[in-house]
Amino acid sequence: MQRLRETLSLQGLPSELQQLILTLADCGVEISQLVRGGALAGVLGVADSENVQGETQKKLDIIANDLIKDKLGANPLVKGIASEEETDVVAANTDGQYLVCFDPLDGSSNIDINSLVGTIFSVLPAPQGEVNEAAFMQPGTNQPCACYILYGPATVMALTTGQGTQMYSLDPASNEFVLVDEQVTVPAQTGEFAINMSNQRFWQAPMQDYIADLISGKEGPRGRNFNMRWIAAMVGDVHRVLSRGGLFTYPQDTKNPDKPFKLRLMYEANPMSFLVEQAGGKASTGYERIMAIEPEQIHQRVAVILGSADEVDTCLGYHSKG
Ligand SMILES: O=P(O)(O)OC[C@H]1O[C@](O)(COP(=O)(O)O)[C@@H](O)[C@@H]1O
Ligand SMILES: [Mg+2]
Ligand SMILES: [Mg+2]
Repeated sequence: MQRLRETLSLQGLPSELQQLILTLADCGVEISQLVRGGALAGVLGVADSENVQGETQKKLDIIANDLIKDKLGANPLVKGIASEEETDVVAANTDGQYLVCFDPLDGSSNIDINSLVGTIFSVLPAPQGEVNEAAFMQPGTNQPCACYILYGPATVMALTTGQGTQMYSLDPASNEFVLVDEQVTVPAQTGEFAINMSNQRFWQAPMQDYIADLISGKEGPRGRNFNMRWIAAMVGDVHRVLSRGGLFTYPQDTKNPDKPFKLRLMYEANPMSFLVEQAGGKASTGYERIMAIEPEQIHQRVAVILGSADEVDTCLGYHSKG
């Protein structure tokens, strides 16, 4: 049985990064306990507030955000943070070496139905000088580390430090993460896709055509049947992709003209892309590698197509036509 701290030390990571990852894991352990408590822990339901993106906040969005903010703020290695639930970036410790972007609770609409939710972290190196939005404007390729913690029947953590993707499971007896898969591998081919089908009429032509061909199955141009899954929490859908392959997408749509994309680059798309790529998969907007995007805003949104490499390539083929 190899515990998280042992694996990190075997990977030969800088001790500062090891320390930071243990703090991220610790946040996951505490949020996991709150999620398990459910109604008894008083964490269900909506709060009387909206975040900067105009989304109604759930009580657990705020509780998880405050918990992570406090824990990261208490770690001298953290120079600044950016969160889905914070309007602006927040300065932490002047001498810190890292910036941390996070989605404290991904899949908030699942919390009240006792379904999958998780926390997503992206770590960036802290540049010299002030902590402002500009300091965070680094492409995903700069991430020394990304992880998510999924609060499911078991609490699990997927982690990459650029040496493949590892999966850990939380041991409820010791409250420590234990290594369960030292090299997660996403199969190149798949028969499974994940998309919110209710947005179909709002998609662009390439995605319309791609999905139409998938659902026409054996009789269509793909010559085989595909199955669909949708957890409505990116963290759950990406976990399925890491577990058994698949294609997950949240494409551009015209449902709300002010919001053509749903998922956020800095704390959803980038960390998940890093985890998927390190497991042998691919992650693109349809037109470029997600991790190569030069960000312009902390809350910017992007189209996401990720998962099994061959299937992502097939989908990209529809985008490069004409
Ligand atoms: O409401 P939809 O279209 O199913 O959207 C689900 C998507 O929204 C998200 O829940 C957005 O994340 P938050 O819950 O952190 O706002 C993704 O995890 C998920 O893929
Ligand atoms: Mg989210
Ligand atoms: Mg969230």
